[in-house]
Amino acid sequence: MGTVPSALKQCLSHQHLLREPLWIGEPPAAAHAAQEPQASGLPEYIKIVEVGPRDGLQNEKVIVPTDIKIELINRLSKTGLPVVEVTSFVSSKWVPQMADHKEVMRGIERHPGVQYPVLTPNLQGFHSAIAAGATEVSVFGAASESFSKMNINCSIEESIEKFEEVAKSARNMNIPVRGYVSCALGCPYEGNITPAKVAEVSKRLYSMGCYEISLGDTIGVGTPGSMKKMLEAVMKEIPLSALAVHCHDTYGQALANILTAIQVSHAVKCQSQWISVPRWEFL
Ligand SMILES: CC(C)(COP(=O)([O-])OP(=O)([O-])OC[C@H]1O[C@@H](n2cnc3c(N)ncnc32)[C@H](O)[C@@H]1OP(=O)([O-])[O-])[C@@H](O)C(=O)NCCC(=O)NCCSC(=O)C[C@@](C)(O)CC(=O)[O-]
Repeated sequence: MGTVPSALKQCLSHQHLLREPLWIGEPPAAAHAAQEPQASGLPEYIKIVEVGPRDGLQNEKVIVPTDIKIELINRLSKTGLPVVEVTSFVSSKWVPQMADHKEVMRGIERHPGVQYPVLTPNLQGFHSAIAAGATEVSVFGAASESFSKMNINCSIEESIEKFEEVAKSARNMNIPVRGYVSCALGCPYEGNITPAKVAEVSKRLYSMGCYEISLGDTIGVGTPGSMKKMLEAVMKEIPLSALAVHCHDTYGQALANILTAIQVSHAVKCQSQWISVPRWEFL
């Protein structure tokens, strides 16, 4: 748990998680009524999408050598993780840390049962990724206009057009597409982002064929309260089985926010009897 404050570590200790239904506010009525194992307020299985080789290393000041990246991905592949996000096919002028995407794709060992998605912001990135051997891609949008412009140099509307092109080509090639929505709990330029905007962008990504929507707390400003409100809005538009959260730990809130997301989604699942498995990322 690295730099997580000790109070939070204690709150999230294994025993505590198993014994205590740690509710933020009132749980839905069905959660009260549910029997074991649902009574813990937690699902039996959580899918973890490991994003360190991409989201972690893209922010390193020193560029990590390609062979070290490959070794990291190979080791992660052996841990039982179902998904390891490998790299991104973006401009090396913008993100020099990911400039070795082709070499990394070529160098990694692919383990059966592990998916290796890569980020592709547009058709150019998609074609390069496929040529390098990618079998799953992710498009990455934002719920904030300013962040979209700063990150991928286009408006939300323009980004959706680019993602639709990617999704169409991917569909023709049977390549699964995942969708990110950055700034789901706040933007470095605009501050608060409304849950309605997050839900709107999520719905557009889902409608174009993204099989999973990952809601990013890009700058880690979310709280359990804002996570709950945002998820409630998004869950009105997208099936729970297609939702993931991606929580940065900038202010030490990632684990608390993930726990909230798990509880909220699990309660909804118990209520609706959906057979679904939420996904959670932690960075
Ligand atoms: C999106 C672009 C590429 C648009 O870049 P652009 O400059 O607007 O693109 P353009 O279409 O005007 O083309 C200009 C140049 O970029 C090239 N280009 C065009 N597309 C590509 C491509 N796919 N790969 C490589 N090169 C590309 C293109 O070939 C051309 O090259 P030039 O002729 O000038 O030599 C650029 O803005 C970019 O690379 N941005 C970086 C985005 C990025 O990687 N951000 C970090 C990841 S997102 C994130 O971290 C959030 C997330 C996912 O983790 C979730 C969360 O935390 O919330």
